[in-house]
Amino acid sequence: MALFSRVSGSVGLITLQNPPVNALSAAVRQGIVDSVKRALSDPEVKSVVICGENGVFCGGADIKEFGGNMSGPPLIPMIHAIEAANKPVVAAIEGSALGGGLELALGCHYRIAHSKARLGLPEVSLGLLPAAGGTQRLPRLIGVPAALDLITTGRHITAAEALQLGIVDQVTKQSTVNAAVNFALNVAEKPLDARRISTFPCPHSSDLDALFEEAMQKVQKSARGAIAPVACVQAVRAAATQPYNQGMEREKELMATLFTSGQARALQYCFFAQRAVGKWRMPNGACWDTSKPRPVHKVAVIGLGTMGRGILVALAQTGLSVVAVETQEMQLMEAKQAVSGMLERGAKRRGVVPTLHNITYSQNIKSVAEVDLVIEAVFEDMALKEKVFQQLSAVCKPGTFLCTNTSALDIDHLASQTGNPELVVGMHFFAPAHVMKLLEVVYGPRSSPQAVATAMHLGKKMGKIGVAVGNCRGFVGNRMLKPYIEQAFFLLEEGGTPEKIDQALEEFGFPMGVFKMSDLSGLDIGWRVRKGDGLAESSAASQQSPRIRDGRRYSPLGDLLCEQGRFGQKTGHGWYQYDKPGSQLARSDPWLHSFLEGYRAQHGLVARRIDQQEVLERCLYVLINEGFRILEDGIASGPEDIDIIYVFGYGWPRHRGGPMFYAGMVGLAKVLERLEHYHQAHPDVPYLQPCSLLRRLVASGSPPVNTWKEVIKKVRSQL
Ligand SMILES: CCCCCC/C=C/CC(=O)SCCNC(=O)CCNC(=O)[C@H](O)C(C)(C)COP(=O)(O)OP(=O)(O)OC[C@H]1O[C@@H](n2cnc3c(N)ncnc32)[C@H](O)[C@@H]1OP(=O)(O)O
Repeated sequence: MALFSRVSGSVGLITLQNPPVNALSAAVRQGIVDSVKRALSDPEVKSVVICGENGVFCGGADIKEFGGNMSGPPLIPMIHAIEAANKPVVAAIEGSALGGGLELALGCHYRIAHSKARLGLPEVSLGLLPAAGGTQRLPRLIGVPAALDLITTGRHITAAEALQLGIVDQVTKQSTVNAAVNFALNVAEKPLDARRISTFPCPHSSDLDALFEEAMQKVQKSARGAIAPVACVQAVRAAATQPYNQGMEREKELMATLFTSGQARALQYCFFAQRAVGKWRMPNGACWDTSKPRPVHKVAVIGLGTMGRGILVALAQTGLSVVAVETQEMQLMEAKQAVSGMLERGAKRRGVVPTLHNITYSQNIKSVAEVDLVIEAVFEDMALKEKVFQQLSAVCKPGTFLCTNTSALDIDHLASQTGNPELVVGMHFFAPAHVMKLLEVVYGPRSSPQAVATAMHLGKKMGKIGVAVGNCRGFVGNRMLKPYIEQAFFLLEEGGTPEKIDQALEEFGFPMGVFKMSDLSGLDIGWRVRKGDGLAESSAASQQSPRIRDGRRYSPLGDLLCEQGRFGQKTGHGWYQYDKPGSQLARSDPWLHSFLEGYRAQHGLVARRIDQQEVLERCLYVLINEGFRILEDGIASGPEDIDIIYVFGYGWPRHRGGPMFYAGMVGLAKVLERLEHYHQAHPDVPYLQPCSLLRRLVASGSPPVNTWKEVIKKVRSQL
């Protein structure tokens, strides 16, 4: 809806009313159309102000409407009518003016923004383009390079930047509506011809072809198969090269393709999934709206290796007071220097003062006695972590939450080392911890809802997307990664190469394939785990066949590389070779290829041609299958949790929505059929055996992903 009123005698005030972000639903559009008509036909009204209720101008089109039949007045004629009005219309921008919200403002003759407002055209992140004239008006207003930047990245900008670019006419720190009304009174009689952006010529640079060529190359490189950024460039090109009306036609044509695309559906699903994971629920029914976090003022980080340093930086940037403990003097000195550098660089980038003074460094664990929450980030070794938790339990004040940054270890076991297991949760950060957005908050059977709520709240403060998950080996992300990596090893045995397998995964949209990722994180990490599990025995010591463990197929390839000291990037050799230890550019390694040939010959394996489809089906469907098992086990409360973990922590291409959404797009019946096929061919690989939840979903007609929770509830209630 939109409310019309007359203020200051002659200003028609139109207030958008659709909490929480005044999205342009059908009712809001109807309200705007009616109010504009009323303002223009009322002789007492000399000028108009459009604002939003509750300090938010407008969060854009109502994304929830995209899935169904769109009704109500369309946006484009509505905005044209505003621009064509013979009375000045001023947008009063508070909070956000995003997407269709900014396009509405661009249709107004003037824009006044509050200093704290954020503006942007984020449609690209929803798989769309600004199709209510945004791609045609913005370049005419601020020039092609700046418009390309905003439209292809979708980034939100501050009011100050909007003023500098010429998007807004004035920025105020006072009441934006009052400022806009005063402004509207002043411009009431002014001519409007020079204020209609659609009539502006598009400012031209000397070499348009080169400019667009460069822009296209840039988006194609970063988009990894996403189609919206490419369409955005094409639409802006139309603004630069064609008259406004033709440009609008091109915008409409490009939008029509995007609007019904699977990518747009996937990205819009991600938008809502990202918000859904904040509404966490534990199997015992405790959830986000009944469990309140406890205030946290002082935090400690224990262990200042790579992960600890990243966590420390992310914490210090929140403004919290942090005690950083590292018992090794040398490591402490190095960490101090590294953390200061990271904080200074981060502050410079964000144009703020570095928060170095928030941190107190210590070598003594007793200095955490007064903190409200501890994040332990020592080496991934259970015995070491046990000892730290015993010490923490003894030195911390009563009620201190004890969190462990582990990627796989048993949270409940660590909790059992303390006097108050209900205060213990896992906080699984992803490297680099000050950059990566994902945080798995892991609750054990004894973790209290308040501990989960507090860790989730702290994560949010640190700028993370927290996903609450249950306690099992590898939690959600790494548990699903295991069968994925295993399949990649098997594909190598059967004739694949790291290059071909990585290429298939990168063409699918991952930033790097499984072998490059493995080289980056270090082959020795998995080797240590496999040794701990008694899997990576050298064949001489082993009683069993080198390719079988407990009756299951096993590939010792990763172990054999580690035995050669090939740990990946850090040693200069892994699945690829690197110019020197620490280099990042992976090059094909002839040694590896002859090693694979020798290995196959030794084990009587005949190499066959493996195509891209098989790589994707085997690696991705097996990972998805484990995702279904995780849902069945109640480790994740819904498919959204898994998808957000994969998109934000494991490089799953966002325009494919995450593994569980992708399974729905492919068709659950097809995923099931291919898993059955591969399991038949490899009966000694249990991960390929389709999970019963997948079978149940297929049997119940493959319902859409947003209804799976209901099916899962039924399945679980029958167990
Ligand atoms: C052929 C068709 C032609 C159509 C032509 C017109 C096309 C226009 C394209 C668009 O305008 S697409 C939309 C562009 N806008 C956005 O992408 C903005 C999305 N929203 C945000 O970025 C944020 O929500 C915010 C506005 C910055 C506010 O952030 P905040 O952290 O304060 O709140 P949230 O938790 O994110 O959101 C609160 C609540 O509101 C829901 N919501 C937000 N924006 C929209 C929206 N545009 N449509 C529908 N719903 C929206 C969000 O889902 C949350 O809901 P919940 O139920 O409370 O979780």
